[in-house]
Amino acid sequence: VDLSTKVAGLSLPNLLFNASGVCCQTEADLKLMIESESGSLITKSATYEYREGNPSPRYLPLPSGLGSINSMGLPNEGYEYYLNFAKNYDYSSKKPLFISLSGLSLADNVKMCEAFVAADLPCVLEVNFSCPNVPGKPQLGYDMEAMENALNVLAPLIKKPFGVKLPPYFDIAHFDTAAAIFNKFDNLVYVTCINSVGNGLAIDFETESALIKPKDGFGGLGGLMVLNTALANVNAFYRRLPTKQVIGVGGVTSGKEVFLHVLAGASAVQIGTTLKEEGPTVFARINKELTDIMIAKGYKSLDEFRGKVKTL
Ligand SMILES: C=Cc1c(C(=O)O)[nH]c(=O)[nH]c1=O
Repeated sequence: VDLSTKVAGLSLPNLLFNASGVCCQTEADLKLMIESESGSLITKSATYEYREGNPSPRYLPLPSGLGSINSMGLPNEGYEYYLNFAKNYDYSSKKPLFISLSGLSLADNVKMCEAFVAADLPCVLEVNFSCPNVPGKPQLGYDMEAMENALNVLAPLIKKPFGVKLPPYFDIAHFDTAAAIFNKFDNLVYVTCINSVGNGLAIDFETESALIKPKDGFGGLGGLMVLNTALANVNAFYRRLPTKQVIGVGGVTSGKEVFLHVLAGASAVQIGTTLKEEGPTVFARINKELTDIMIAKGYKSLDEFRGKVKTL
């Protein structure tokens, strides 16, 4: 079976890669991604300056085994680190490189995009509108007017095909409004759904304490428990963005959830919590599981079932 796919005009040998933020902050992390069986890789969202991020504990898998909670606080090496990585990347390799940018202001996003545009590299830029963990910084993804204003500035500046990372939406009117905005920008060629489900609270029964330190224990939720919200967001935007693609992320623990993301409309699928907990060998495991599922169901390529979820 053929697990290859195309995103933003680039060919991925298989549809799997890391969720931004996991296994991608340092060159050592990114090297592990390059050496893994992933089909691509994306960097940790970059800010203009280096950031330490929030105090630890700031990430934990949940005792239930159903997911994770994180309030990392955008720790990253600063955008020039990732620009340098992108300048030195081997673009003759079979894995395309995606770069995530999450400026703390539109001005910072402009400065970072200008630097990447000036470098004129084959990597794909992704603007993150959905970091839920920077105290005092509301998510742009939940401010439709601000998101449109940002795209009015960034889309013409980036010029080449680019993507955006979105928070989960929960109201049909929000899918409609957000999609109407995205359809105004021809070079916005894909959306990545979903970022973590913002500001959950994990409490330990024995200690009667929040699990993580930042923000009184409030943090983004990931893992199996967000699968059905992720599938809904993938399918909602797949239906509303006929000329664009959707990258699915959220709840992938096995080939089965990858299959469901593709059925919902995903062109590629990212792994976060399960990659964090299992390590980069997860890509070989899940590629094999998806292959076995496709053989069992008689599918030879992803195109045969992408977006083909049935309704009753
Ligand atoms: C970029 C910051 C993000 C973070 C973070 O660095 O806290 N966590 C997430 O779950 N999603 C994000 O987008």
